[in-house]
Amino acid sequence: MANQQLRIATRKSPLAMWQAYFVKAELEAAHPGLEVILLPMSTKGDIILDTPLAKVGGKGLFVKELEVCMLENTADIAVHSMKDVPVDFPEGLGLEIICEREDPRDAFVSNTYKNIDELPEGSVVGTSSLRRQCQLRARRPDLVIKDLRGNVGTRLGKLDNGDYDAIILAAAGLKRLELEERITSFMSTEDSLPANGQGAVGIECRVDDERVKALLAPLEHKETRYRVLAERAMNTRLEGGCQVPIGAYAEIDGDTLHLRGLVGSTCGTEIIEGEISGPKADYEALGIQLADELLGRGAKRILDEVYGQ
Ligand SMILES: NCc1[nH]cc(CCC(=O)O)c1CC(=O)O
Repeated sequence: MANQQLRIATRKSPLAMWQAYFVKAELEAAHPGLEVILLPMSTKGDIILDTPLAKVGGKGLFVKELEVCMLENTADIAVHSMKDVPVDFPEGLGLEIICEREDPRDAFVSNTYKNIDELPEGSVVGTSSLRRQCQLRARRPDLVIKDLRGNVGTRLGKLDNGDYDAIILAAAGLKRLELEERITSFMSTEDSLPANGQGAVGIECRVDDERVKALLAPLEHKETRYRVLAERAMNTRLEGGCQVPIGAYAEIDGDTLHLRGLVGSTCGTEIIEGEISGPKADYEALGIQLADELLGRGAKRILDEVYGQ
């Protein structure tokens, strides 16, 4: 058989490039003779960096250009951080593969203080994630939360400049970029419930492309799929755009899946939390059931307020 090629459309950020190179290496190891090519490109989301994400239209901005390439057949796959993948896919595209999850935790990064509890009153903490903001505020109402945008390296630079006393980032991103030594302390998944999909990489492709799907198959990690899809099912049921603080995190123990979820008001004055367990094969139903429970306990009111209904 002639040597095959596979083209990856990717954002140019260091994290996106790392993820694309990771998938390239995995694919080339699984298929000797396969040549994987990276096609780096800028997306709208990369360009509009000075406006809070929730205001410029959300996560879709980071993937549209990549999806157009796949639909026009100038690229075969796109590699995503699962937490950045929108719920809906354009007709003809789908999320084919979820790779093994890495560290799902948030990381506390500071040049002065060891952890959140050590921060003096009124300290300035950087994060643009409403989920992180809400959980921080609930625990430490005195902290001043300041917006923090840009690539991981940019964010660390702003901390080092003295713009913040501490910042919160995903541990997985720092580890991938070999910046693990910058992590001052890990926040447990109890202290900071992660975003759905955090720490997992997913691969999108054309749903009818059997050649590409066969090449991707060895990268699938079943357990991660159950966990991440349970988290996403909860998020989808809540119709959670990125304007509402939502956390979702699933773990698997034998055949049982445990899912925890939270919905908060943006100011952190109110947090509605819940959990559910059941057979892992029912991952989607469990996510929906937990979402419904949270909605019934007040999440609906919070969501309605945010979306003005
Ligand atoms: N929102 C950007 C983003 N998307 C994925 C990661 C980290 C890697 C991951 O969660 O898989 C990050 C950086 C961060 O949140 O600090």
